[in-house]
Amino acid sequence: MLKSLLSVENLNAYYNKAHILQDVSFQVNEAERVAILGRNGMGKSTLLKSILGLEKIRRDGDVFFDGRNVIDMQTFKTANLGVAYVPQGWQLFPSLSVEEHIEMAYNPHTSDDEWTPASVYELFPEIEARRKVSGTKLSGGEQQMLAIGRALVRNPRLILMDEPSEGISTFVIERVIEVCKHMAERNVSLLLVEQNLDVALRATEKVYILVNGRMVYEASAKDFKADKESQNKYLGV
Ligand SMILES: Nc1ncnc2c1ncn2[C@@H]1O[C@H](COP(=O)(O)OP(=O)(O)OP(=O)(O)O)[C@@H](O)[C@H]1O
Repeated sequence: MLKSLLSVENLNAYYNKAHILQDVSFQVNEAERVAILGRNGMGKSTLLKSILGLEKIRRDGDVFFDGRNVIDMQTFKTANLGVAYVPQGWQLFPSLSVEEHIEMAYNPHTSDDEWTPASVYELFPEIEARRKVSGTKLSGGEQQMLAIGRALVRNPRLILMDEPSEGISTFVIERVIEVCKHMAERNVSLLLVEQNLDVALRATEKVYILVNGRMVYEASAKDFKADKESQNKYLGV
């Protein structure tokens, strides 16, 4: 039976008086890959940030992670329960090398299939070759690999990934899609925010659509791929 890992129930989120997310509910199961789609400004990034309690967003509702309600929990505590974040624009540090980013994030695990710095370098040899270089001196594609590698070595159970296809080449996009599938095989769930419909449909199994902060649609990626009418209605493609 599918076991729920993340369960968001009637989540509301506000920037000061602006009410951005409105009674949003959805689920991510263990080892499941889920995409949140929607046009610009619909609240996708705010949704990821609200799960972690970033940027002082005011929230109400319930966010259950592995059965615990994290709605009032501090960000670092939720992260320590096993939630990692790959932000839009990567948010790497100019003063830290590739190696330092990875070592600082590494959270050793006891299981045999843990992610280690070595296994991340095996996955992304491009960044291993640049271990001593500042994170922000890398190309866009390499920065994306580093941001994903930094999330993997946390050994999380869920990765929140914001627009990974933005600003990178089609070659790196293909790599990212493969990594998303590989992660789920290793029991890491994915919640992906993505503007690129093709990437979202290939990287995930289930899609939800946000319109003006409300969840208006839910389907398997396979069904949404065939549902051209909804693609046009909600995404204008
Ligand atoms: N820090 C902030 N302070 C105030 N309003 C914000 C802030 N960040 C985002 N917003 C507003 O919240 C709404 C949702 O933005 P959000 O970035 O979540 O949308 P999105 O669907 O991720 O779009 P995009 O793909 O353009 O990032 C928008 O109206 C945006 O202007």
